[in-house]
Amino acid sequence: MSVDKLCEKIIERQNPSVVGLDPVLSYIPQAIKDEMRAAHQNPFEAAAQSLLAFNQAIIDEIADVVPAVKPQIAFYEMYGWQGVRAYHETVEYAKKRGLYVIGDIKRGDIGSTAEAYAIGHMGRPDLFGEARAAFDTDAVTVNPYLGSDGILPFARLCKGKKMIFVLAKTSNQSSGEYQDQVTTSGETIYQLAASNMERLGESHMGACGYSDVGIVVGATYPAMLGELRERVPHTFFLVPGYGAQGGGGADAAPAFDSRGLGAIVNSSRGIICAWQKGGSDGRDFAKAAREAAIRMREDLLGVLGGKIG
Ligand SMILES: O=C(O)c1cc(=O)[nH]c(=O)n1[C@@H]1O[C@H](COP(=O)(O)O)[C@@H](O)[C@H]1O
Repeated sequence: MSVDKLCEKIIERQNPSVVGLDPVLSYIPQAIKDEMRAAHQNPFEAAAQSLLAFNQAIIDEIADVVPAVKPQIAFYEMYGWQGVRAYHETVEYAKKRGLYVIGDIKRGDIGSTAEAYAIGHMGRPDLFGEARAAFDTDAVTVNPYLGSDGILPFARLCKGKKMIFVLAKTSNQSSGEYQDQVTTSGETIYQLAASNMERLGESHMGACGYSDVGIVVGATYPAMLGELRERVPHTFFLVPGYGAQGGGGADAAPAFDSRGLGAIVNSSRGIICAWQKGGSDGRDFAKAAREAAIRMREDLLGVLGGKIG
C-alpha cells in the first residue's frame, strides 16, 4: 500500500515531516529571478522557470533529510500554464530524488467532475488508446464538502499505489465555522469526516496499520489532533500548521502513535523562506532550507522520544 511506502521513508529518514513547496516570486532570491528574466521574454515563463530552479535546488538539499514534499498547486497555477508545467516538473524531479510527493490540490466536486480531477491527478486518462499519467503524485488532498460523490472517485484510484488526504479539521482560524458544527448524531462535522474516512480506509489497509485514506488535521488544534488520533486509529494524518502558522513539535505530538508513526507534519514557508531570516542575500537559500528542515526533524524527534518505528 502507498501508506507503507510513506511509513518506510519516514522510518528510513527518522523524520515525520514534509516540506511544502509553495513558492511565490517574493520568496525567490533576486539572482535566480534576474537570470530567468534575462533568459525568457515571456514573464510567465521567467516566473515558472524561477519557481522550478528554486524548487530543484531545495529538493537537492533536503532529499536525504525529509521523506516527502508537498507542492500546493495554487502557487503554480498563479503563473499560468507555464506555472502548471513547473508543478509537473517539480513533481517529477522530487520523485527522481526518491521523495514521496503529496500533490496538494484540494479538489472536490460532483461525481463526474471529481472523476475527471481524480484521473488527472491519480490515474491515467485514455489518450487515443494510450494511458499515461498526467500528474503522477503519490498522494493528493481532497475536499469532502460535496460528500462521498466527490471522494469515492479518488479512493477508487488509490489501488494500493496512491493515497488521499481528506480535509477533516483544517489548520486555519475560521475552520470551526463549518467543521466544528455539531450534527444531529452529536458528532462535529470534522469528527464525522474523520470517522467516515476511517471506514472508507478499511478496504485500503496497509501492513503498517494505517490505510491509504488519510485525513488532514491542523497542528494549530492539538487537543483535536489527540482526540482524533484515538477516534480513528487506522487513519494517517497530514498535519499542516507547523512553523509559519504558529504550531510547534509539542502541538503536533498528539497526532502520533506510540511508535512515532501515524502522521506527517508539513512546513512550507518555515523551510523555503528560512533564508529570508537574518538578512541573507539569498545565495545560501537551499542550505538555509536544509538547516531549517533538520531543526524541524530534531524538534519532532525530540517530542517523539528520539526514535520512529
Ligand atoms: O492540505 C493542506 O496541506 C493544508 C490544510 C490545512 O488545513 N492547512 C494548511 O495550511 N494546508 C496547506 O499547508 C501549507 C501550509 O503552509 P505554511 O503555513 O507556509 O507552512 C499550505 O500549502 C496550505 O495550503
